[in-house]
Amino acid sequence: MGADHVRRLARSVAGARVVAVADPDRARGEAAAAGIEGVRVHADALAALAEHGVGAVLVASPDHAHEEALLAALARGLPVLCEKPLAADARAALRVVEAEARGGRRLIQVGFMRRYDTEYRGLKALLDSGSIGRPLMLHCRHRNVSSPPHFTSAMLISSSVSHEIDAARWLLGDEVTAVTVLRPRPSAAAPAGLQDPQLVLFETAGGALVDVEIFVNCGFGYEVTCEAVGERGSARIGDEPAMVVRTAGRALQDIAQDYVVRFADAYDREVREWVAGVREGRVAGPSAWDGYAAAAVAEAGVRALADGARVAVDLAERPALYR
Ligand SMILES: NC(=O)C1=CN([C@@H]2O[C@H](COP(=O)(O)OP(=O)(O)OC[C@H]3O[C@@H](n4cnc5c(N)ncnc54)[C@H](O)[C@@H]3O)[C@@H](O)[C@H]2O)C=CC1
Ligand SMILES: O=C1[C@@H](O)[C@H](O)[C@@H](O)[C@H](O)[C@H]1O
Repeated sequence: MGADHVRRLARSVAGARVVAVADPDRARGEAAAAGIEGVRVHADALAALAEHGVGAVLVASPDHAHEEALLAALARGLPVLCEKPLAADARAALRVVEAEARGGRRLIQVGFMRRYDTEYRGLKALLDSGSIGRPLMLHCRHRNVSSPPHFTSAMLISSSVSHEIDAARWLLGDEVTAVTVLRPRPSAAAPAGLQDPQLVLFETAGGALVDVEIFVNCGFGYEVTCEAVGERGSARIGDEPAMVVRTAGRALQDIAQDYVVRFADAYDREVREWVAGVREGRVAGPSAWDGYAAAAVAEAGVRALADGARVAVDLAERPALYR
């Protein structure tokens, strides 16, 4: 993801210049920076932050490394676009929120890129218009071809479903208050011990229900769909992104194989809008509070997965900065 963003910042976003790249795996850092003039490659993220000319930071390290980079960027007053999840767990995410709130201004945007996807934006506008009535339910599917080797059963929720948590809060304008997780028999295609797929159910403060099928070793494609059911209609996105070819008695359609393809436009728009905002001295988009709220819901989900019970979400008080 980091290499994709470096390429995006260097090649397709106006108003940004990549001056430093950090990766403890030097070969990966060098590969990400290859062909970009004037970039210095570091093994240490904090050394990259201290590099002369750094005016903003994009964090795409593994989840557990986000907190340290975020706190260092906040200490330097640097705006940050941080890949989701904001931090590895809710407590770490809350520490980041508290540090930003102490500084008294928003510097962090979280990389929940679905808010920048044309279809998701269309669905949000439709729901806000009230034309299908009050939303009652969201039915979501989130399928990956395969999971990376380090993926755990908890990460299906904390990493993958974190997108649906944010999308549901944003689309419905409502907080998730409780989570239940059902466990179908694991797919034989999933690595041994991985609970994949899972069926995750959210209840919201306003009384809506959200169900999410998360299946990260489905083998056949990257699929993200969402159907909103309102009092007077329904709307569904994510089904038909590609051309349909009819030939020899068949209808054929490519299925994207990963998020880099499916959400390419959304990542571009996300980074473009972030850079434009930073140049004007403002940070918008999903906030550190949104990142914390998603982490708190995910934490309840991980407990629900372990206990097989419905778990209430424990949300801290929202600091004034995010009201
Ligand atoms: N918005 C989205 O759709 C997606 C977001 N992500 C998020 O992006 C982040 C990175 O994920 P991937 O690229 O899939 O992981 P990855 O494992 O492919 O790459 C992570 C890179 O970070 C490096 N790294 C490790 N510790 C570091 C540190 N302290 N500072 C700087 N670099 C460090 C590693 O050497 C590796 O090159 C994760 O937080 C993940 O959740 C990942 C995929 C899609
Ligand atoms: O954020 C992402 C990954 O980290 C996660 O592992 C995938 O399941 C998601 O589809 C992708 O968007």
